[in-house]
Amino acid sequence: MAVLVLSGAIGAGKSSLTGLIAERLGTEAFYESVDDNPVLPLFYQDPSKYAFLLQIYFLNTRFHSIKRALQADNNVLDRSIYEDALFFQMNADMGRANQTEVKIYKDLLGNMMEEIAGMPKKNPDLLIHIDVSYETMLKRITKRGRSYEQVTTDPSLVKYYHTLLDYYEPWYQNYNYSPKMRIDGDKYDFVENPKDREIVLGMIEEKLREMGKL
Ligand SMILES: Nc1ncnc2c1ncn2[C@@H]1O[C@H](COP(=O)(O)OP(=O)(O)O)[C@@H](O)[C@H]1O
Ligand SMILES: Nc1nc2c(ncn2[C@H]2C[C@H](O)[C@@H](COP(=O)(O)O)O2)c(=O)[nH]1
Repeated sequence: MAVLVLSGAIGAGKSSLTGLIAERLGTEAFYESVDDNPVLPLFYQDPSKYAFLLQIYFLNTRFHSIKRALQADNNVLDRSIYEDALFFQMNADMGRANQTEVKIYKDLLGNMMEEIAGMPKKNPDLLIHIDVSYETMLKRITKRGRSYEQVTTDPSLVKYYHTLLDYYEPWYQNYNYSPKMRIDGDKYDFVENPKDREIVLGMIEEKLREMGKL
């Protein structure tokens, strides 16, 4: 079997699809710590003060997860270390990190990636990227209901979410750690519609079969 990593914007459906894949393929699911993340609500209150600290928190947990996931060949991660720099670069570009923080971050990430490159299994087997439009992203963020993520609580998040989506396309194009595939998260309601769920899981299984991993 394989190590799968999911990617996509906030609310794209990564955790939901991770659970469905784990159930279907009998793999272990790795979820990011969100509700027990002590820095996340602070970041949304004061992004400039907490952008660096939050990134170090996520980077550390993502490093831990990918190391564990790559040790066994039957895992699925709802977001991975490969997306970490996307978030920090965006926040740094928005002026939420200073040059020293950017340098420390890049050095630390570089060290961690070297560690991963030295492991017996160096890369995931497949990246599954969920594309969503701004409208879908917002609908799902509203549905999930975390107060600090709501644009009604903080209207400046409208720009933040649009900018995040803009950073994803080049990130996906440049991602080259493994084969990759895209799922249209606007088209397929794999959470509430069983037919759509079958189509999406079928596409993933087909890709794995093509790769000789299923
Ligand atoms: N394809 C989908 N169709 C309908 N609802 C979805 C879909 N994907 C996710 N959701 C809902 O949107 C919210 C966010 O999904 P989640 O899986 O937590 O996203 P992510 O992990 O990418 O942030 C949840 O309430 C989930 O039930
Ligand atoms: N500044 C950063 N924020 C991040 C990062 N990874 C996730 N997040 C935020 C975005 C959401 O509010 C929340 C959970 O993300 P989901 O996509 O799982 O809903 O955490 C990051 O690296 N930097």
